[in-house]
Amino acid sequence: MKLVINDVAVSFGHKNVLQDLSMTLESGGLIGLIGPNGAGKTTLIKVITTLLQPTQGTVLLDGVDIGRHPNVMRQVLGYLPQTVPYYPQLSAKAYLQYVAAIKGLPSKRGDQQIIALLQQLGLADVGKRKLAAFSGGMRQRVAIAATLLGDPKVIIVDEPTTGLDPIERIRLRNLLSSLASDRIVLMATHIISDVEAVANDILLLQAGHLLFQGTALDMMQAAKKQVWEYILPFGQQPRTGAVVSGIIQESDGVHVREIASGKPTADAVLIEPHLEDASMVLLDSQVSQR
Ligand SMILES: Nc1ncnc2c1ncn2[C@@H]1O[C@H](COP(=O)(O)OP(=O)(O)OP(=O)(O)O)[C@@H](O)[C@H]1O
Repeated sequence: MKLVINDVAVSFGHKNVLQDLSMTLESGGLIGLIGPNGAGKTTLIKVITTLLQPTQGTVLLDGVDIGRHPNVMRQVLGYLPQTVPYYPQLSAKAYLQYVAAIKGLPSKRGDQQIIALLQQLGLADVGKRKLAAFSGGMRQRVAIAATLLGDPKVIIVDEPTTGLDPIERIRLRNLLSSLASDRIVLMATHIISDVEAVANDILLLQAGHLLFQGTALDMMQAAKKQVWEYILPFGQQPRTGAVVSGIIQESDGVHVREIASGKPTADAVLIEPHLEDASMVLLDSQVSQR
């Protein structure tokens, strides 16, 4: 499957929220969508999920314009929004049966899928319990099961790991990654380590523009020779304006990880960038001006 985004723009009044966005998204590996608050991630997702018509441009799913034919997308879509509906009086199973019916799944097939998904998401023992008794993480897993019902070929998840503990988070990102082998799976997140662990293709948005598309390796390559480490005496802070991606108190002093295009202190040494450093390098235009 292939999703082609062609010169998409979205404006609300005079505010340009997305501008000149062009990209191709394909099945075969998880796509990670990252960017600071307000970058336009959710707006882009709304355009792809046909909840919002772009002000300009087109989105083609396997060659079909989904602006003109939204059902072509809707029939194959599993979408987990940032805020999910919550029905405390329903059991997890009853809620999933309700979603299955809305998705038009025959009840036998729906029930088979519900059993498999409850199992896959570690909810098999609590399927009959009311959602009111669920923790936030358990509720999120039910929402993920609802998203995956009907075996959608395009899966779009907006901040899916919110509220999940580290083990649940890893399980979910692995599940999404395995689903991506023959589906388009797009995951918007603020958690860079999730993207680093499972995304083949990373989209970095800033202020409505696509700043970068490529692999984690490509992104880290872009940050080479811009990440430094140095040690400060205890109690001393990095200088004002320094772009610092990490500070660790060690026995010999304060180890500072700083993004800079030139050597920030006399004893600073270049170190290998992590993906988080790389996103800071790409996002922080101040670095190139220093
Ligand atoms: N309906 C709307 N009317 C006006 N402005 C909007 C509307 N929806 C979004 N925006 C603005 O568009 C910009 C992008 O918002 P969006 O929610 O897409 O960003 P985001 O990258 O998903 O942010 P976050 O990481 O905080 O969820 C923000 O400045 C937001 O205030």
